[in-house]
Amino acid sequence: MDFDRYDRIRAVQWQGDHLRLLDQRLLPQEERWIDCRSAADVTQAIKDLAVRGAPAIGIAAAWGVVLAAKQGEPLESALALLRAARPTAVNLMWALDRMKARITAGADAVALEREAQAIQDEDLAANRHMGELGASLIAPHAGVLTHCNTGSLATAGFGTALGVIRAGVASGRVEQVFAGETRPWQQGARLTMWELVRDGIPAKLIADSAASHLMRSGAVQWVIVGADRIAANGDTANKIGTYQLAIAARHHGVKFMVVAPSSTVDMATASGEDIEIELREPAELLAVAGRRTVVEGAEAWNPVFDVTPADLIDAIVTEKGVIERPTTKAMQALFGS
Ligand SMILES: CSC[C@@H](O)[C@@H](O)C(=O)COP(=O)(O)O
Repeated sequence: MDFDRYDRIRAVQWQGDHLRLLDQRLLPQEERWIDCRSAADVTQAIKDLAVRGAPAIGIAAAWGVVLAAKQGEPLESALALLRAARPTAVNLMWALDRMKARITAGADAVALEREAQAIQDEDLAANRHMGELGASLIAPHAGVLTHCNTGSLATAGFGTALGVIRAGVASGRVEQVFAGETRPWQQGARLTMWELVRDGIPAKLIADSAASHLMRSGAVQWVIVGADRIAANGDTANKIGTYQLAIAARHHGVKFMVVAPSSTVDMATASGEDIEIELREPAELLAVAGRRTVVEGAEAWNPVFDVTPADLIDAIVTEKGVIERPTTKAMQALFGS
């Protein structure tokens, strides 16, 4: 596949002595970059969603460890600080464990820099491979619905679910893309539509609440999403709203695909019951674009992920292979226990 046909957005860029992040809170209105010079800067950028998406969070955190090493900061406290930035995406813990193993083995700042670069490069390669694996499951001329943003912005490049969509468009299997807005942060409206329009991919935004109506119309054959953590039995945590899409998909005979690198698989977590779901500030729901829209005194509940049970998932696509109708046994066969 000709990967160069697609936008080469690189939202996480190592500059040799600092980390540049494309501020995802401001897109698509403004393309502003943030310079991180310490592990604390990177931690803040992850907490504030300036950098977001499970793989991108892990990559940024690895560079945060490199910054700490270069500045002679205590590495144990840098690891702890970064680890606590967000709870649900296991790629964060996975990347930090990988950096920690190198530290324990006596790696210096140069060796840590090489490790962070390897984490970033491997993610891009995984995404390209998953794109082809996932697209091969889709029959020609399909319509697909995606949720949140899983593209170049959320990864080292190309994307997970959006990578499958890109590969599907390139191979003529995907004809029309629908993207849900993804309230309250609007990752679908602000970020996925930005990526799709830049690529010239036929895409229509829908309100999150239009998904079942869309499925009933027959316009989509697949729902394709990413993941923040996949438990050992295949239960999958992803952006809030994913679970209701999976229920609606099964009801309407629409297939449901999860696309994620093996760094998102957490075989130490038996099922979705054990995944911590991040709760964010009610204020994120009570305002739109910084402007209060709900009466003063109103309360809100703002979980930002949910868990889709494995039995609602038709395929989990990773760079190691595809699991159809996931079970613990099939997961163990591919990822070990
Ligand atoms: C390739 S990104 C996969 C997931 O991380 C994505 O679907 C998602 O839920 C992102 O949530 P976010 O809160 O924007 O970090």
